[in-house]
Amino acid sequence: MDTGGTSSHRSISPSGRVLIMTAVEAEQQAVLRGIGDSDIFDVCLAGFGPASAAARTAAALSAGDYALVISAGIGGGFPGKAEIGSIVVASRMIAADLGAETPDGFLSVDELGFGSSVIVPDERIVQALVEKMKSSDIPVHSGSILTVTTGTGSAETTAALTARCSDAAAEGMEGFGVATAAGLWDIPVLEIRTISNAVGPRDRSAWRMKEAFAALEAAAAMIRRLFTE
Ligand SMILES: O=C(O)c1cccc(C(=O)CC[C@H]2O[C@@H](n3cnc4c(=O)[nH]cnc43)[C@H](O)[C@@H]2O)c1
Repeated sequence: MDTGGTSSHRSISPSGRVLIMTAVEAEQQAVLRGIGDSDIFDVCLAGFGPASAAARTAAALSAGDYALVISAGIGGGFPGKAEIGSIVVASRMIAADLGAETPDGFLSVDELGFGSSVIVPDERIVQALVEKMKSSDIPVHSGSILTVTTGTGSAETTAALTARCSDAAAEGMEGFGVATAAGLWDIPVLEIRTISNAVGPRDRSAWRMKEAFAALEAAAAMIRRLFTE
């Protein structure tokens, strides 16, 4: 993939296909509505959580020739960082609860010496996408997107995550799995979350699916424009 310049990034070569992974069908349908009839995108189901996402992304990458992989879906927004209905583009994708608990606190996979919990998407592509999205009337933010294996549902866990990662803007459950598979193929990866709920004490009645899916459709349309116009 030619990553091109920063402001006028139009960088997928004609043969460069883009794989978009969503957890569930409702997200897949929103993305498909946004990308329309463009034929450079495949939108596949990752399933729920990072293990399924890694396995299914690896299977898709085995079957096709891709220049870019995108983990896309709805997510929780950290209060003060990403409001409901907004878009977050990951500057870092972090496996936030992969590690070990000790009497003195959490040890990350990095601290344990078993690898890295952080995958950094190509900054030029992130910036190009953020700039493109700023042209819409949907608020867009860039920051760390945390991948968790248990959706956060308490003030205590929210505080622990923000202490561990001060620039956390959103959380989801698949991004790090998708990125791990993309890394095995040495393919660039992005993560985009549109915010359905605030990270914090779980209140399912406060989730705003309609707004999040509308934002996801709009985000997918802007992804299409960035890579095809
Ligand atoms: O209940 C529904 O109507 C419904 C419809 C479509 C999707 C869902 C999901 O729950 C999607 C799960 C998916 O969303 C991500 N997500 C959303 N909010 C959070 C969160 O606060 N913390 C972590 N993950 C979140 C996650 O990636 C799930 O895979 C429901």
